[in-house]
Amino acid sequence: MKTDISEAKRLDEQDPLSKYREEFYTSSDQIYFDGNSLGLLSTRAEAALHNLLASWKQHGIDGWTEGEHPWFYLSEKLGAMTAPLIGAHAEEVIITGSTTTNLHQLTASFFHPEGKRTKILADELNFPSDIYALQSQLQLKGFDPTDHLVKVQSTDGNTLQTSAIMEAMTEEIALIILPGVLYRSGQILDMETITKAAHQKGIKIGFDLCHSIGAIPHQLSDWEVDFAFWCTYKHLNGGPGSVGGLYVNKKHFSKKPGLAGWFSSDKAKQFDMEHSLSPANNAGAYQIGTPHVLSAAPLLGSLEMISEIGIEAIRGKSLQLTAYLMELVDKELFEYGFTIANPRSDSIRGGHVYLEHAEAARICKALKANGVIPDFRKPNGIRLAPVALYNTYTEVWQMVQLLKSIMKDESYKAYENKRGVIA
Ligand SMILES: Cc1ncc(COP(=O)(O)O)c(C=O)c1O
Ligand SMILES: Nc1ccccc1C(=O)C[C@H](N)C(=O)O
Repeated sequence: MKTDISEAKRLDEQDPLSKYREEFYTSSDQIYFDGNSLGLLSTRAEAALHNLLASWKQHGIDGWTEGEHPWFYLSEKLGAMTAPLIGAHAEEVIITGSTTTNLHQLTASFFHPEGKRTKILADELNFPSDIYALQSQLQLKGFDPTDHLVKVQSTDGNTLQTSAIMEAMTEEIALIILPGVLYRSGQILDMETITKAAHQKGIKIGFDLCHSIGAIPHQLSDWEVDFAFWCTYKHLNGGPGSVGGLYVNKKHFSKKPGLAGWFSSDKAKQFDMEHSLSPANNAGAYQIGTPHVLSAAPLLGSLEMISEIGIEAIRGKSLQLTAYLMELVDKELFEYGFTIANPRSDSIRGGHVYLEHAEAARICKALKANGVIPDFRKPNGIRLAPVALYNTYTEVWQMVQLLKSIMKDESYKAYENKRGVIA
């Protein structure tokens, strides 16, 4: 592969998704590689939000049942739009809550400690919010999280071995929660194999799809995953704090939600105002209260775009972008002490590249000062997400050139090697 800009230009010219970049608010003096933390705004998402605001203006209370997108059915509609991204049936998916509140709901619903089976299995690399939620769920049931939350250990600090996960599935484990894609290294876990092993041992399993949904295809129904949950502000471009989502396999539909509220109800009965709940016979049963309509609205536009393109095409370009980035790092930055710490293989590499460097925090600051937006993750990682919908190969090339010059002239040394508030 050539390392000059002509190769990047050639790849951009051949890119079948290049036209979608025009639908996003990008800036000519900025290269945004942080779509794995917060995706960019598209004009479709913006229009969808304005549209729902207009329905409030026009219909007032009747907006719940009237207008183009009646609010009463919006969570189900967005769930159906999301289902193909994760290989689920429409009724198995609902857009509701947030990653962490959905994890609380699903743990409250699926963690049934009995006899010797009283522990939850997670991993030592997961995002802290998931761990906090599991600790508090254990405490609520009277268990001490220090011995009841078992964490699969990583041998290299970045990835998890399927064999280690399987070995940790003892007779004491009642529930497993793992990420689909790890937030730092971007490793994709073998969700199918892990689910099969869990079920063989009588353990229920759920996945956090924050970093995988919209980045890679899933087949949750075929894999018989019990449940999953995610945010929509990363690869689904729903905006800061956009409403999260969850999936529950239909074999569990007859169950009552652990945390009930009137939006858990069968919609036909909800306004009967009875004091005994008749839960919806679909994933909607795991909703609690009134949907956050305006924070879900942008998803109507962004999911429409993603459905139009299809997750396979998104994954195809994403793999090419990250492969190109890694190849340039290998060839252009080998003398500057970077380690590519994400898995290299296509089958287990998620949507972002993770570079490790002892000076990562201040290298990120130097990149930002020069118009490139990565993010820093403790202890020494630089995450770079070239996103299929709006990033270009030329941007990847430019970013690597900038990184090279920052390293060569040591301009990163002008900054303190400490993280900022967020990254
Ligand atoms: C894996 C993972 N879980 C949970 C969260 C956060 O959850 P919430 O959307 O509830 O803030 C994030 C990112 O913020 C994440 O990356
Ligand atoms: N929700 C946020 C709010 C503020 C700043 C960042 C986030 C993130 O989502 C971080 C992301 N989960 C991560 O993988 O680092």
